[in-house]
Amino acid sequence: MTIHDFNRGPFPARVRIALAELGLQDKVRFVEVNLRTGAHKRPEFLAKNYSGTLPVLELADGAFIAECTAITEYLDHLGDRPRLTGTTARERGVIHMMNKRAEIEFLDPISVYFHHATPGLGPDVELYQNAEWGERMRDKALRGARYFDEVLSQRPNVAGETFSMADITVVAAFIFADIVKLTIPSHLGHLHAWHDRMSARPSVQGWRDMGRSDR
Ligand SMILES: N[C@@H](CCC(=O)N[C@@H](CS(=O)(=O)O)C(=O)NCC(=O)O)C(=O)O
Repeated sequence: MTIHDFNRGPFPARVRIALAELGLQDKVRFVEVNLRTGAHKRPEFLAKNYSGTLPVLELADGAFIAECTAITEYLDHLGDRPRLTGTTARERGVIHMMNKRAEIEFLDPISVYFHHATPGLGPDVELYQNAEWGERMRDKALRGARYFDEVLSQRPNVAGETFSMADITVVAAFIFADIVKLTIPSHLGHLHAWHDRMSARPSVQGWRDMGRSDR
């Protein structure tokens, strides 16, 4: 399998962390796509992913799977038993809901803030920006952080008792928050305690070095 990605990106981090959690990191090779030159918006890349985003998983038969959630679902079902997306109908439903909520309420708003209220990927890529909209999304992300702090005051992981794809998505929100220097308020103690636990996982510690030949 080939993964077209950007080795510092928060969304690629979601798939890299999933690969490590599933022990699949040696089954893939990475192809770096330089977002800062706009390579992901050119026809040859759009043919891989209409949405022009990373990561994209390329299968041996030439098929392309984009969208981090879809890629994680695919990877999680390569083994004998899913470990990140749930095994029972109830687990799968709750994990899907909390993963989507992590995108809608936390990770995606930070991404919009990055693209609209900061220089983002630079003028060659950010062809339209609306700083007010970006700031509103920043505020939405901070509301999302408060929500997940409340969730994590009631249970050890984002979607319940065990680690799942939904935890990885909230970890990616922290990665993006760090990139844009968005401070997650220190009084959100349950969220920060959870993040400290996540940060101790080898998959979270090692995602940046995955696929590097010099390591
Ligand atoms: N919904 C997509 C979003 C992916 C996404 O936004 N990826 C970023 C990569 S990174 O910023 O996380 O490195 C991207 O392609 N951004 C390029 C752009 O938005 O122009 C997913 O879940 O895969």
